[in-house]
Amino acid sequence: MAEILDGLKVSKEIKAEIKAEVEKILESKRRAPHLVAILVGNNGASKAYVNSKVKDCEEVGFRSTLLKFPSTVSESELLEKIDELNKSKAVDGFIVQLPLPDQIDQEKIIKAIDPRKDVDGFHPENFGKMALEMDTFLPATPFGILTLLERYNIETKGKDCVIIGRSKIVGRPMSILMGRKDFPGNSTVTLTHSYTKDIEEYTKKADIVITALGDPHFLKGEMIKDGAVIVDVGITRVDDDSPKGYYLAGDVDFDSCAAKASWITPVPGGVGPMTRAMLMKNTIIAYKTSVYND
Ligand SMILES: Nc1nc(=O)c2c([nH]1)NC[C@@H]1CN(c3ccc(C(=O)N[C@@H](CCC(=O)O)C(=O)O)cc3)C=[N+]21
Repeated sequence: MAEILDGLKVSKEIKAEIKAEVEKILESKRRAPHLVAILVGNNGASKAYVNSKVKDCEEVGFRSTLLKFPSTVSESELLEKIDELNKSKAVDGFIVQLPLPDQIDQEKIIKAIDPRKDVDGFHPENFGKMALEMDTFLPATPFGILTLLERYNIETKGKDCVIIGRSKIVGRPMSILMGRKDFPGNSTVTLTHSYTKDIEEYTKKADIVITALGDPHFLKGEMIKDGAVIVDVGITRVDDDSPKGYYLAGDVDFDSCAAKASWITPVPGGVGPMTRAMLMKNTIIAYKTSVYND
């Protein structure tokens, strides 16, 4: 029976550490770190995530600003706002919540963000630095997974790690980070995706499986080996008869996988809260490295 990689618990520890740092900053009469979030449109999940980021900021003592735009906003309007945030001495970091509506070129928006304020770590310059093992902002979800593995002292060196899903914000960066020459890393990484002939052939042999495909209960116990470490990034709203009208489903079939795994993350309470904590971490890093806060 697997032990739980408790992301909620570790995220609270990390937020408490950040809060203590903020208190020291304030004692020395400096301003608090400031995170800005841009939300475009009315997507329910996006709104919920952005609101939780604002709440996290309050919790750790950051200043936060939520900027809302209608789904009809033009690309140039967004670019103008980004330019303003790039220049603002009062803003340490900002994020543009994804996905964006179709009329907006996501790549263009991400490239417009000053890499020094790119606390999501999505800018190509930061992605490149990540791949080159240089100091930079790591994307929050992969950073959260690494931190969770680190805090539970999960050995990754020399392990076979299989990642399912090659998204730009999770699977692809995760595949790079797990193969880097630092801890947690040094794994032998296989990045599987929709064109992989037989995913099970890989997952069955893997010491570590990281699922990030968004397909509820995809990974079944019979697809993993005894003692594997299972990290579930998937989080899909599935309609049901509960008062909320939905429940949150991971990519992992929890019960059958937990019966065989050594460690497993739950959904909710696993990778999600870690993602949020690492955004706070990146924001305080942005604050500390900002040329305006010496
Ligand atoms: N620019 C940008 N940056 C992001 O980091 C980003 C994004 N866009 N777009 C969407 C994804 C998704 N994402 C999550 C964050 C927190 C939870 C989270 O806290 N989940 C809770 C449950 C939350 C709930 O109850 O709905 C949990 O797993 O326990 C999940 C998913 C960040 N993303």
